[in-house]
Amino acid sequence: MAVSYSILVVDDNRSILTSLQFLLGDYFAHVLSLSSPQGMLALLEREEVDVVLLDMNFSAGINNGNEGLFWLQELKAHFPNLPVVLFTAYADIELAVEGLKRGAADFVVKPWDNKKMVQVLLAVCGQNKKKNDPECEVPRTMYWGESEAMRRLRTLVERCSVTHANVLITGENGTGKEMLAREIHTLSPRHAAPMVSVDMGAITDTLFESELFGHVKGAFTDARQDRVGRFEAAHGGTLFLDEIGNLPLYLQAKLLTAVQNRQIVRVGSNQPVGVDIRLICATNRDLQEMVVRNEFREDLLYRINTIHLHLPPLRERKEDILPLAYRFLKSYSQMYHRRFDGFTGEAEVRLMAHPWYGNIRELQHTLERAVILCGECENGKLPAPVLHLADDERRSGEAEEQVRTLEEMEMSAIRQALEQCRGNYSLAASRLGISRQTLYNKIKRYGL
Ligand SMILES: Nc1ncnc2c1ncn2[C@@H]1O[C@H](COP(=O)(O)OP(=O)(O)OP(=O)(O)O)[C@@H](O)[C@H]1O
Repeated sequence: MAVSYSILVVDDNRSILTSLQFLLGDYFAHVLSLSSPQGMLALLEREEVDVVLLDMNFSAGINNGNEGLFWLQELKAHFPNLPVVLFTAYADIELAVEGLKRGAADFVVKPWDNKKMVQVLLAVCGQNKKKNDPECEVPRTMYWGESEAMRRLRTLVERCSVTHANVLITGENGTGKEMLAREIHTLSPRHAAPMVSVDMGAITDTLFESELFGHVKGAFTDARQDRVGRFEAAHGGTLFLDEIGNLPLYLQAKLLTAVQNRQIVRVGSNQPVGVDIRLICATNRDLQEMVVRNEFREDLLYRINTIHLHLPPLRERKEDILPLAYRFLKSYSQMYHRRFDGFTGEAEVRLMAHPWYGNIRELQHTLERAVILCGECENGKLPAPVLHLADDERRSGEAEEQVRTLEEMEMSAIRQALEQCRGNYSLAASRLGISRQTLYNKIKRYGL
């Protein structure tokens, strides 16, 4: 099924142009091609094009990519909003980085993988459209769903949002903890002030105090001027501390003092500053169990969990899978100019049967990938095979013995471990031979 995007391919190899005409014709409404960049600017003045796939080498014998960089610069000077994907046979990371620095949207290396190339080109078009058209976004509004657990949660949220009580949100990765925190902030009397988010798992121990409490000029070598910390930045609004369970024990004491006294002291100063914040914390870990193991301070836990909200995993609210899948299908179809209005019966069955250990995030990524990669389909219904659920990948990997990239193998190993350990991160990490934090970072990076 072709989308309504247009692409211009510029490459001096005519057989490459011919094969790309065939391949891209299934995905783009118009595929224009040029065997030399000379006429490129004039053609772009005449034709509406959404992305250019630009070879890096044109003159026979010269293959240092300089011509590609020259033409990239020309394109950016004349059409600054037109995304350019570089196409090179010389897999040179330095050249790729140089091209990206000069404004290329992405890079495809020859010999190319058909699926990956299509994915890159359509994603670049979609992102560009999103950037230039604020209406075109995956909805950021929370879908509450029909399950009993979510109904109860909603009632609790409506009651506690209007207060200033501290809230602790628990739930597996990808269940929507950050989205729920934003919902609470929006419903609260503080909604006109900012909600400031801090990923406690990503803050280094040395930067903890300066990030959270700020610093004054000269407090340490790099402190060239006064800097406001996240507590002060959230004054009047909400401070959202994500991954609170990852905060080392010795820093928990500093956080507790600030939360208890509702005041902070900037690094290098001795002047306390009062802060008016509503605190929302989130974690996928069992803090009560961490208290028992002396890994989390009990007094801090009781400070932050005045109200405790738990988001159930998607596999425990199966009635929400299809409505969520339809929402994502609709928004990604709009974003990538596809005409899907539903799923085939088999696809629905597969969506319902999958365990979704990566929860709503996994569902969302699965549908984005499927919408991008699906070619022809019956009556606008997305078919089951393009869903690429974890078990399919393993089966097709075994059957076809394809060569895969290290990243793909890593992703598939992580999925497999999570499946076998039924979503237990600690167990999966120990089976994979990596720390829980490393596993967590990889899950986030790959959107699993
Ligand atoms: N109820 C929902 N309705 C619609 N989209 C949702 C919902 N919950 C989550 N999402 C989407 O799923 C993705 C993951 O959500 P979010 O980042 O809030 O999860 P999380 O639990 O905070 O994840 P993590 O533990 O990995 O930080 C986001 O893209 C979000 O927009």
